[in-house]
Amino acid sequence: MKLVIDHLEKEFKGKQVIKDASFEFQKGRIYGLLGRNGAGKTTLFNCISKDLSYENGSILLEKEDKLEDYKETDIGLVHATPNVPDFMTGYEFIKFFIDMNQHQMKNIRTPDAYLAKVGIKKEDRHRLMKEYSHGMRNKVQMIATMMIQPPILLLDEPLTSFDVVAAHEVKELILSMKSESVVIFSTHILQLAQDLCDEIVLLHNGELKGIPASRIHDADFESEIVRLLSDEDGGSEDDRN
Ligand SMILES: Nc1ncnc2c1ncn2[C@@H]1O[C@H](COP(=O)(O)OP(=O)(O)OP(=O)(O)O)[C@@H](O)[C@H]1O
Repeated sequence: MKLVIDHLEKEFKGKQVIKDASFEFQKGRIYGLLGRNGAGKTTLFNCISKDLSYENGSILLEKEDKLEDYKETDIGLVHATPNVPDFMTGYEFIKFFIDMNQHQMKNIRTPDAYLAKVGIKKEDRHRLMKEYSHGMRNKVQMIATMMIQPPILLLDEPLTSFDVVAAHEVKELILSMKSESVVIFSTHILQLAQDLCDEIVLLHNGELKGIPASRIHDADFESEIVRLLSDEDGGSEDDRN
């Protein structure tokens, strides 16, 4: 299975953010999406998840050599800012998520088992999520998305709010997803991309460009990425204001 992005174009009010992006993301590999602030990484994820429409190009799944459209439920998107209901406890939310999605889940476990997997302690599981820290909310959002094992898993800047132990657990969780899913995560942490990825993809000047896996551990990798992302064609700074 592959996620095939072909000549994608996306603009906001006449400003073209994604210009002519093409790339094939394969199942069984973890991709790290790198780009400057405002390069369009979140926008790309929102186009893939169908939360945003786009002007030109296509995003399709290739299964058994056939390109086809996919359902929104095929995509698991974990946002950088956690979006979980304040009025539920972590336990209630995970239980509700299991009830809603059990038809597409394999090896269903108990809410406690899922919450334990991301290190939500027993004494916190029955507290309202409005009292959770940012990192705890992020963990609940992440496990809720990952336990469904969606064919395409998109993680927008994961791990940034996690403590070292949780970051290690979540890295293991991401690695465990790759045999069944296409996994793409955006990050500004080059070390994380080097640790976890099979391939790095740059989103720069509106286009996607793969960096060969064999280059990831080269001594001059960081300076090469900096050089590639420094080459501007009109500026990629966030200029919403
Ligand atoms: N709803 C919107 N309306 C107008 N412009 C937008 C909107 N969303 C994003 N943009 C613009 O699109 C560009 C890409 O934004 P996006 O959030 O996708 O970048 P990013 O690569 O995720 O950035 P960062 O690394 O800083 O999180 C920016 O110039 C931003 O100002």
